Amino acid sequence: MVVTGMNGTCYKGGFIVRENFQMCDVKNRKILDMLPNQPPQVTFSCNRTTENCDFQFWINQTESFYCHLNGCSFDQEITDDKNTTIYKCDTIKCECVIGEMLCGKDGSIDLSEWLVEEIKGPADFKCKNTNECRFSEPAMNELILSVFGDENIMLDCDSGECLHYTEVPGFERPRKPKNTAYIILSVLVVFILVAGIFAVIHSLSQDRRSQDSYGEIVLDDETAKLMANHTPATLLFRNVGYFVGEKEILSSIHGVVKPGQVMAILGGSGAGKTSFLDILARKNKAGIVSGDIYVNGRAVRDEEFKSVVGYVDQEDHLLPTLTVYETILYSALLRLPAEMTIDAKKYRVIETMKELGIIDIRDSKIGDTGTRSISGGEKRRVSIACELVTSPSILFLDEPTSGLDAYNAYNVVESLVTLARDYRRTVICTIHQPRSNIFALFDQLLLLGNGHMIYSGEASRCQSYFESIGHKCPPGFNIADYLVDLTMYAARQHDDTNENQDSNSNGNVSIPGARPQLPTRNSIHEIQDSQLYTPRTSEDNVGSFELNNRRPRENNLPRENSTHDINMGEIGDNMSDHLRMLVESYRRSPIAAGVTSEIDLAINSNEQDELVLTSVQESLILSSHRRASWATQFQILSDRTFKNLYRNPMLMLTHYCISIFLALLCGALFFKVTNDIAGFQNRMGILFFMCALLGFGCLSSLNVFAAERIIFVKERANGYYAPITYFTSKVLFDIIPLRVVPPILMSIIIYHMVGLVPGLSEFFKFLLVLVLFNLTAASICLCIGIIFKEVGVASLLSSLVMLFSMLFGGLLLNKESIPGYLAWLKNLSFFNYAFEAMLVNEVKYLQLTEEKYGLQIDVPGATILSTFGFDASAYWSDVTKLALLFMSFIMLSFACLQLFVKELR
Ligand SMILES: Nc1ncnc2c1ncn2[C@@H]1O[C@H](COP(=O)(O)OP(=O)(O)OP(=O)(O)O)[C@@H](O)[C@H]1O
Repeated sequence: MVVTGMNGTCYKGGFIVRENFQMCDVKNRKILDMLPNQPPQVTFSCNRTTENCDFQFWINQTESFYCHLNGCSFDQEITDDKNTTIYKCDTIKCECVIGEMLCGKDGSIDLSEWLVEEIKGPADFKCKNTNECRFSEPAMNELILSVFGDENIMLDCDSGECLHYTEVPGFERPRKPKNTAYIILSVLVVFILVAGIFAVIHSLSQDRRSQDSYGEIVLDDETAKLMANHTPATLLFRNVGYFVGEKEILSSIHGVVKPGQVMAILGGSGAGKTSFLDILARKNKAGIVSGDIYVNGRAVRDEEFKSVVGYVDQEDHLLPTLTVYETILYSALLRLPAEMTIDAKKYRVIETMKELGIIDIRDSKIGDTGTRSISGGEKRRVSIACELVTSPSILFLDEPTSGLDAYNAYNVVESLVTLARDYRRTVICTIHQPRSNIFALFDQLLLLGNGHMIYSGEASRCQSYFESIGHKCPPGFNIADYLVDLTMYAARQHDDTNENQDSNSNGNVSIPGARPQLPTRNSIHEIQDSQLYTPRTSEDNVGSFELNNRRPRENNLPRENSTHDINMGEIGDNMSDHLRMLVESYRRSPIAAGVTSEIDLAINSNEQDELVLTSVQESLILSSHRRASWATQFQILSDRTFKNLYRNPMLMLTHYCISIFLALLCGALFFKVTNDIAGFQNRMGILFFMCALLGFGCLSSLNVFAAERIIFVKERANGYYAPITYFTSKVLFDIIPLRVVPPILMSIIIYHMVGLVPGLSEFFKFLLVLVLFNLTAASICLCIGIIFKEVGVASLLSSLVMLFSMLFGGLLLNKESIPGYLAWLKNLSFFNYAFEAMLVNEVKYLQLTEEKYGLQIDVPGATILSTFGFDASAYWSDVTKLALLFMSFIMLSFACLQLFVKELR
């Protein structure tokens, strides 16, 4: 018998398989006449294993006699129009049921003795077309013939045997459909798909130049409007200080820069130029900033301030795959007023390129380390152009001329000066030892020495000022070089003093009787420095470089300045006497007094104005234009990301090639899986391997963001776009080509080669799971890549996440056998959901047959699934969980990007 629900069926074909039963009505007419209203019936059952049959004769549903037949054989003859079954038994033994009809009931005939003594066999039970049967036994036939005129007992039977449907005689196991055509078709589809993708990419990369033709545009009006339409900004700062931990980086810096002016921040390496520029530009600093910064005499909110300034970093962070023109154009498209037409923006880009002398390299790619690209100086100019193109009210530049030759350095500074003077912009830049012709272009100078302000005021007055305090620039010297060297020398005195003190305390120098040391190259240098940078009166011969070892004179501070003493904070102890002297001299100078009173005046006059300002006017202190909407930002960034992707096709190509190659390899290895236990193992193997392959392939997601992290941070800080638009474009253009296409390619090839369950809906359900799985794995890697800046840490963590997820996937560890207190871990495994869903889709309705010792054991796929701890009804719930995981990690990635990936300098 077959257990209920296990595909049992009632076989009525009449031929015995194991044990069958027949229920027959007797048809002999005379017998029926003799027994009116008492229908005679026969039951006949046989057992193939024991080769026995039982014959029972019933009248009016009461058993009259029964026979037991032994040594039976069973046969079947099938012709075109007949199906005959013949059961033949060697012996038969019958007995009456005493007191029943035919056995003496109510004086009726009694066959008891005759049955026992005469009925010996052989007997046979023969049926034609299932129900036309007859039972024959020689003695019984003789009796029937003599009494009723028939040759034997004629019967009309219904037979039945409970079997598994596969045991029904004539059942043939369905053959797996031949799918060679599908295999060829699927491989062809994949190749056409990939060729199509690359053809599109190739054509896109070919026609960019013609689309971006820019020679003809003349839209002066709009550009002129852009340049004119802004509020000129005077930047005032006082008492600006900066501490990192205990270390004082900047101390009490003051100054004023007006619209139309260029301020140069000068100083030696480590003097604090970049730190100060960052503070002025309101960058997020790691340390503690103090002091006041005003725009037009008013304190302005950060957001308002940042919307009207531009900042050019010391290092260039540009997308290597874009051309010079595209890089500047994207900056313009994202940051120029939304009202401006695209053509006007392009025109502005070209103008800027011409100003900076990079028009000739407009079609060159920015390039990366190791690939031939534009030079470092050209990159510098592209970075400047990205900011200059937006023509901000205040422009900050950190070392804009580093890496440039003298000619180009001059051009760059000249274009900054033009921007400032002609369009009333405020420009502030740090600079390393500018040539004298460049120095002459600056309006304001801020000289820093070891974080202290040595000079802040008009650049043209600095030479006479330093002369007045005994530091006359020797004839023929570049004043900028002289001043920087002076600050370095003054700052070094402090270190030397400390060192000497240290060495004296160690007893290394003043050893009595030791030979005096010969002057070395260093000592010659020191003597020269002391001659050049030691304060002296005007009568001293500052121009001659004799090696006469003169000691610094400290008593020649400009006494006349003392009347201008102003409070600019405490001067720290941590500086040399020389540096202290320079700082003190400046503080007492009329220049410093002028700067301070200018600041005070601006602030005070604004305090007066504030009383009459309405809130509407207040927001117009700095007019900033409306920038590109989120939708436009998304469009521009998508275009840029897509360009970046197809210009650097290696990653995409590798993903596609690996997918196709491995799909073909797996297809060959698992070619046409069988419907047995080994086939089940192979199904599990291929599904699990595909998950593992795609899962680990997603580790490349880590690099997708890591490579651009610094660019994103800088662009975000410079207000190029909202993080949401960057994130969305990045996710879309990374995810569709790299995370959706490869599993589709793999599936198309593998599905038919391996011979997974046929059917269009099954194929699409399989594809859905695989794509969702890949998206989930990629989103997890993206999230880790965003949280952890170090690629090594991120890739280690991602690999561990993959491995642990695999462990709970259901193949390596039986889910039922996980200890209860750890069972929740499987709920975190995205491998678990994907693997279960794919397996359920594949084997839920599959009948597996295992042939052992000549026996065919049928195992339903659902049974094996439950043995492995899978839930055969979990397909859609698994798909939902995968989708939820994907969405959750995408949202978490964005939250982390928004909260943590910020500039902190
Ligand atoms: N976050 C920080 N943590 C510790 N020290 C810092 C930090 N930022 C700046 N400094 C220190 O402050 C000093 C000034 O640095 P800064 O980069 O501003 O100098 P710089 O004048 O721009 O130098 P360079 O011309 O070489 O770029 C340096 O000694 C630097 O080490």
